[in-house]
Amino acid sequence: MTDSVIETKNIHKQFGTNIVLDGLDMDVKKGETFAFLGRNGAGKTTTIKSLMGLVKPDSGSISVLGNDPAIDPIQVRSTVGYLAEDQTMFGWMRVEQLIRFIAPFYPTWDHQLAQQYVTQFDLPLRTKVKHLSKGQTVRVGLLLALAHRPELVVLDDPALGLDPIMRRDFNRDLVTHLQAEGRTVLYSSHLLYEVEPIADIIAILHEGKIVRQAPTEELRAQVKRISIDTAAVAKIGSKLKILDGRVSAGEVNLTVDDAVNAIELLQRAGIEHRTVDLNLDEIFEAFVAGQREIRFDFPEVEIANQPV
Ligand SMILES: Nc1ncnc2c1ncn2[C@@H]1O[C@H](COP(=O)(O)OP(=O)(O)OP(=O)(O)O)[C@@H](O)[C@H]1O
Repeated sequence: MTDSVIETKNIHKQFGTNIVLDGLDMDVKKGETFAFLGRNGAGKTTTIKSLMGLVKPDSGSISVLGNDPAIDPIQVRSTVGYLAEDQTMFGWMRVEQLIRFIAPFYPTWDHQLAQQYVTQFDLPLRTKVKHLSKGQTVRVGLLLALAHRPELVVLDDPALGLDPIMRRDFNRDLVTHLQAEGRTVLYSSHLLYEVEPIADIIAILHEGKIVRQAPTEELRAQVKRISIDTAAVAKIGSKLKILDGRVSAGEVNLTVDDAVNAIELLQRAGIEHRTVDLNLDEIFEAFVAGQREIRFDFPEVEIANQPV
């Protein structure tokens, strides 16, 4: 028995000449809050729509709660709580009508729970959906995604368009309602600091693949910036997993993906170094925009060494 709730293997998807997914492997385990991160246009929504059976990959296999969304999309959609990035709801309905309309689609709909969310999310039942604020719209979407008590919740950039206070409240709600109940959550975002407090696992999507997946704490422990003398790089550089390297004023700032090993190597070799902890935004940037080639002829070295 596998404890994977979502499993994809070698997914490829191309729109015309645009290769969006290029061998995507994803494994989300039961009970995890899995943050799926990538830059704008990285392919997060394409992946999520493939999981929901709304986009057909060119190749590869997908299993969501044991079902193949390409074969049985209805089963997947009725068992997953899905909050789409672009929620197109029935604007002319009042919130209460919308809830009554959606409920029968789900055999496991819990009316009492829906009512509880109405109160907790402070939803105006008599207001027409098209007149709701962005924050209220997201909360209605969340109610619809959760009131059938899905085992898996898939949220595609749910905090998009919310102000910082709304986003904080939204994440708090998420923690209260989902993590407390042990649900599995796939949460896509391009804003790392948003998901940092709630994610168990962080996966970074870049150039069609997950380039790094790890528990949040492991990423913090392993991805660090180390400053060493330029001369020392020749001695040790080839032994490190360098994500980004920049020369500045006679020293090199290396962002490495194996800090524990790197620090040990540097200590053993007696090389002086300084280590800086990175926040998750900086870690993300190193993976998706890191400069892997270190250019020692960088003109700033010369400039920095000039007397002022
Ligand atoms: N139906 C489609 N037809 C053609 N191109 C598409 C289609 N859907 C997505 N794309 C393209 O695929 C790429 C990935 O888009 P996608 O929406 O999956 O990215 P994303 O990571 O969710 O981005 P964002 O964070 O901006 O929402 C983009 O270049 C987009 O233009």
